[in-house]
Amino acid sequence: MPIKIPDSLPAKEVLSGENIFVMDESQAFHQDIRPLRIAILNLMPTKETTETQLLRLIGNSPLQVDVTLLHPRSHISKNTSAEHLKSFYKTFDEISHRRLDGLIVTGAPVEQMEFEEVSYWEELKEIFEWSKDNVTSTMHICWAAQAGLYHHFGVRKVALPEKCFGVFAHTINQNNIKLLRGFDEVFHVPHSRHTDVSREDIENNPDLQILAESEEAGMYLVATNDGKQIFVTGHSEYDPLSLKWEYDRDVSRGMEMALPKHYFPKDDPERTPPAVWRAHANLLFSNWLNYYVYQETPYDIDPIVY
Ligand SMILES: CC(=O)SCCNC(=O)CCNC(=O)[C@H](O)C(C)(C)COP(=O)(O)OP(=O)(O)OC[C@H]1O[C@@H](n2cnc3c(N)ncnc32)[C@H](O)[C@@H]1OP(=O)(O)O
Ligand SMILES: N[C@@H](CCO)C(=O)O
Repeated sequence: MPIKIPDSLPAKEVLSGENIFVMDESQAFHQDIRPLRIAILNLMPTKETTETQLLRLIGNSPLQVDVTLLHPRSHISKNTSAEHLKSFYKTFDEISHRRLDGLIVTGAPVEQMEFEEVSYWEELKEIFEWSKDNVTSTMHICWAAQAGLYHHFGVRKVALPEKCFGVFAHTINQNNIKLLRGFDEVFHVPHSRHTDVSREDIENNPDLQILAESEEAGMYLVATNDGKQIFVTGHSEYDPLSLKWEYDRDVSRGMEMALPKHYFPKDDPERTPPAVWRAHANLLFSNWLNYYVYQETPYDIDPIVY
């Protein structure tokens, strides 16, 4: 949350120069507060796990958040029960008449398919188009980041020679970016993917900025200049044992799997990995909610119906 101080206090200039959010009295006087309307489009097969992970991060904020869970109506889920979806989820057509303050689109284990082979691709394209005019800011995670960059900007997806799998050190590329406020100079994030996005396509697009990256894992945070679209290539929301679960799953299927990098103590899969990305994950989500959603969204969000 911003600190509210008198307009003329000298500290205001110092803190503003350090990328600390300072709101002067005149701005604060005009701020109205209402719960934020956030939807999570959950494309993961393991929906209950992902719900919990994302709600944990969204919940760590002083803002009231009204959450709607969405699943694609054009895909019949094998791994999440119809009963769970019926009880807790809606589909896009049920909510598209109302605007959203924020939308989160999750990853999905479909990165090795062409986008057009994904059963809900047409529906997702419709949601992406709708989001441009009806959502204040959209956060795309992992495969959704690849899908969003491809749909909105024609950024190509690129196969990696080996799975990017582990917990990697990252650094920030630019100062004075609101999404990066309070970040350490080096922070850690899990990645788990077989594909990447084309750096060349992103660098050649004047609407996109690479905000943070990793020497080993590549680009991590990409955003449009106006902050309306955020693309996150890693999984800050993952639980401490998510990578272990994926590793054990693949080994038990007889796959030749390299250990997740920088994860198990002394690279011993019998030892418990420590979560070293939790503080970063909380900061990423609270910065997004505060600066890209709450501070930007209009108080009267719904279109006026005549
Ligand atoms: C790159 C990223 O975004 S990483 C995020 C993705 N990571 C994860 O999902 C990790 C957890 N998932 C998993 O471990 C596995 O997907 C499992 C264990 C749940 C299931 O794997 P499998 O048994 O090999 O495959 P299964 O045939 O059940 O299909 C897996 C999922 O792939 C997706 N999928 C497969 N084919 C398609 C398709 N043509 N169109 C859309 N989705 C598809 C679906 O999400 C499907 O699950 P769902 O129907 O419950 O939504
Ligand atoms: N995180 C994913 C990668 C596949 O999309 C998994 O290992 O299940």
